[in-house]
Amino acid sequence: MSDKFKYKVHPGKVEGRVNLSGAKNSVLRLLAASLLTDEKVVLDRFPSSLLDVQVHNEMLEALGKKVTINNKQAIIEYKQNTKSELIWHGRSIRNTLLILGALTAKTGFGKVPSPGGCKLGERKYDLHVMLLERLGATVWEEDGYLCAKVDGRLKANDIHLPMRSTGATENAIICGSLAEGKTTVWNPHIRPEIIDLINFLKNCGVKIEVFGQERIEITGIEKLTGCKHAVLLDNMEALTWVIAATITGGQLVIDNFPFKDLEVPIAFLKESGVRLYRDGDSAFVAKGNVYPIEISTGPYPGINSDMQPLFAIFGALSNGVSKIIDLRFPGRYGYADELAKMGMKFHVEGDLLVIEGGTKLSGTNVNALDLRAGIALLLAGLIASKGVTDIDNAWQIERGYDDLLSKMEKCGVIIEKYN
Ligand SMILES: CC(=O)N[C@H]1[C@@H](OP(=O)(O)OP(=O)(O)OC[C@H]2O[C@@H](n3ccc(=O)[nH]c3=O)[C@H](O)[C@@H]2O)O[C@H](CO)[C@@H](O)[C@@H]1O
Ligand SMILES: C=C(OP(=O)(O)O)C(=O)O
Repeated sequence: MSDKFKYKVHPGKVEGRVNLSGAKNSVLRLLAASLLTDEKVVLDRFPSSLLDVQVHNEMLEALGKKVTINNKQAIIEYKQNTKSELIWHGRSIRNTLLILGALTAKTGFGKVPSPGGCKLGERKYDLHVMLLERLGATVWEEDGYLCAKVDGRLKANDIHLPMRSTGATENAIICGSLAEGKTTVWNPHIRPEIIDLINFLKNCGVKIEVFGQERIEITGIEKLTGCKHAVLLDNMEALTWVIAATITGGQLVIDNFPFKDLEVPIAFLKESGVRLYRDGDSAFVAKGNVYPIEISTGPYPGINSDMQPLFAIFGALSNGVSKIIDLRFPGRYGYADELAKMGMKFHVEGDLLVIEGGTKLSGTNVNALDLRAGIALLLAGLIASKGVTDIDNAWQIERGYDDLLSKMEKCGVIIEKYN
């Protein structure tokens, strides 16, 4: 099936038991970091069905790696010397910024397609350029490609991030791993996906020390070894299941629930009626309530920008006014226009999204503008009081949700995929 497929969502209750996959926002970083070594990298809990992962695997192959997938394990091996230029005619991903960092660190030169990813308003990459320059590289753009070059190895330096950028923190860590000397990243974004990247690189022999939200120190080495690593469990997926079960009135067990990674979002949801209990490593979502929410997004441990469309569905269902402000990607509310086609009432005041909840949602034809917009529409389709919901551009959802339809089916919900 091409990337042009749609989803037909039938209303239903999400209940039973579900297992989480490896996280998109972690595995992509690990795949980029695998370019730093010629030795074998084995990634367990590999979310192989993700479309962004499939694009990334092809990019690695184009750069000279051999990628073998066995069910939920990926083996990335040396096939030939890593190429420096990623000539690419397909869809790009945000991760090309990290591929650029890894190629420059490993080969002294990198050329990658301009970054893709969700269209969330302005997504600058000036911090990525700044950090490469701080490490001694020259960076330029040519014909839709981003290039960087350094004489010899990157040279360690202090990197001051003016904001807690996820991608810039990750790129600085990746580049610092092969740089000469000790790189210090000030004001980094410390979040579970970044700790996962750090653990991976430590397993490959790099010395990295984390001093809380103040700084990260990376002592570069000349050669990384390979390693075997299990990808971080997807906390976005975990939150999606909690909200799916609650709004549909189902009871759900979520195994290996990342309680620690989701403390703040779960605290907000519990205050708004979610009933979530811990049973060992599993979470049990009981029948709960849905009360209005008021949230703002921000760096970890706060509510991630990616989560806010899920909170919006919660607000849409509750009786009352809910308010969302996205401080990471101001105005990331395109999905609200699509939800309005299903009956949600909202308005935007400056950077604030105001949802007047409690109106009945009806199934109709809607468009997944990006990944999290798409999953919000899917959840809306599950609670639509009449009709089915047809989602155009459903491929956006499969960029980030591994085996979603089969998991939904096991939880009693039918979503058809068609061209
Ligand atoms: C693949 C992945 O993990 N993507 C996540 C990553 O995106 P991403 O790494 O792109 O997001 P950043 O944390 O870097 O962005 C945070 C803010 O910094 C700004 N900025 C960023 C880089 C830069 O060079 N200049 C600049 O001004 C951005 O426009 C944004 O306003 O973190 C975001 C939240 O932090 C999440 O929503 C994305 O899902
Ligand atoms: C915004 C996202 O991803 P990306 O940075 O890959 O576009 C996301 O995962 O919601």
